Amino acid sequence: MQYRSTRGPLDKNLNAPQAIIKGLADDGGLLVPTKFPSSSLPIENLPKMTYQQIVHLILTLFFNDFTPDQLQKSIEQAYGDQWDSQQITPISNSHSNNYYLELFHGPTLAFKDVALQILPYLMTSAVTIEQISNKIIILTATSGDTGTAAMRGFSNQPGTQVIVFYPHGGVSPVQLKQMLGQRGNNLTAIAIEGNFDDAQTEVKRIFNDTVFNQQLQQNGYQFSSANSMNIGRLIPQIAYYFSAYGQLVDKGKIKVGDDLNFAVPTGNFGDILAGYYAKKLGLPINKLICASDENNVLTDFFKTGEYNRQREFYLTNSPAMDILVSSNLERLLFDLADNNAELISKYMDQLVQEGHYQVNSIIKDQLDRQFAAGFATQDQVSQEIQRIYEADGYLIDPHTAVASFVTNQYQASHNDKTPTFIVSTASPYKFPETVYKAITGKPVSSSGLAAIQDLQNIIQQPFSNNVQALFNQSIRAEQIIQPTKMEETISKLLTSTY
Ligand SMILES: N[C@@H](CCOP(=O)(O)O)C(=O)O
Repeated sequence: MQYRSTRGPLDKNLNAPQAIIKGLADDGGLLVPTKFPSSSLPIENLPKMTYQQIVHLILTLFFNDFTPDQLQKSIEQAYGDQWDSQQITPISNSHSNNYYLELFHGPTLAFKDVALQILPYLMTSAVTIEQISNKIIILTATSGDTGTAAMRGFSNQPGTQVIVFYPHGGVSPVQLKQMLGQRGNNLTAIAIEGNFDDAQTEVKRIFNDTVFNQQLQQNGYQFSSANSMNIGRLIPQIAYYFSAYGQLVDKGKIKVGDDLNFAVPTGNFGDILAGYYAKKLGLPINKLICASDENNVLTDFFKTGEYNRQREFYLTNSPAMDILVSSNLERLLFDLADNNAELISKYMDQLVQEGHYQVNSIIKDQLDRQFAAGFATQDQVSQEIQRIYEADGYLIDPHTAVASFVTNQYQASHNDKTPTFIVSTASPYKFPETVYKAITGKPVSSSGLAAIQDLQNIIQQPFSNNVQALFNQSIRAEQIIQPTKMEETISKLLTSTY
């Protein structure tokens, strides 16, 4: 399988290992398959398949430059007993015609683990295949979840070093504790005085700073990414859409071939794009419902076809979704524009120069057919957590609540009776302050671990192993810098390890 940039010519193709190591194309575009696999996956077999078998099928389609043995070993190491559920991404019981796809049973309690438990193994194999002797610097921007999951996945992984930038004051106390508490001799997390977009924009700029990259090369380093801009992050996420479908057939709730909707809490657009790729591989999906918080740039985009980032940035109770520049939308538009890199390049230039772009009517028609979109305010998020807890005794986190709220709104206004999965992207224990207040009506007097304990006292359910493990971490001091100092800080960090 060959990969190309969403913004550049076809003659600069990379194979899968090269694409995974590279992370971001030289022209600033995202790497995508030159030709999307034409084969559909055998959905009738899904109910009998393990999660590991489903991932294997998908990786074999997209990453066929790896040996079957390399893929198999990566899968075995990534999806083992570090998960709190043998099914890896189990589904919850029926809530009316809606189901919850629980993606938070991995070591850092968010959906990012699904890909970031396997990416380090794929990266190591890629480095072997490409005979690279440089140390790989995993440069990562995070609004809370990716950073922790990247640090956990790459912890002590030979030949790699992880540097994470997160917004100071823009992540939850538990997310912060997780980042500052990850153990490993190759991990650094640094706060910036800015928001996630500032961190991601600067990371992308540093990626393509030719002079800086040459200096790094001379000293035996090169960059890669753990964000969803890396195709190695995105492809493994396709698996849980297929797994969810198989589990629902297995429970007798749908028949093979029936349509499903998936409602996805969306920030950087990687998760929902994996759903779109699953649909392209033959999974019967009716609508992908793009759910946003008060940073509702995507809701407006799906309504009008204009992407306009010129708006206020809000820090909300769903911090991982506090994003105004959704990187992976570029991959969707590239696909809907029939791989027209020139057009995508024009849109992305307009976004940088003018702060907005308007897609053409062909793209807009396809968006209307395949997607729905909506957003929830912070108050609506709290009400939704309370509503679900009271109705079903089921605890959801604020990001999942965004998707749950938007799903109800969509179903009421469109009379769509298609069974729907609400994609549950994080454990409620990552956001105990918000969840406690939502279900009790009172603010919790504690924060972080103490708030987790207070929440458990209310719901009286035992902690899973991965939640329990949070109590065993000691944390490092927080380091805070200006976004303009990111490159210099990387340089200093690496110089100290030359
Ligand atoms: N929601 C993310 C932001 C980065 O998104 P990614 O999917 O590109 O890694 C986070 O929690 O860090």
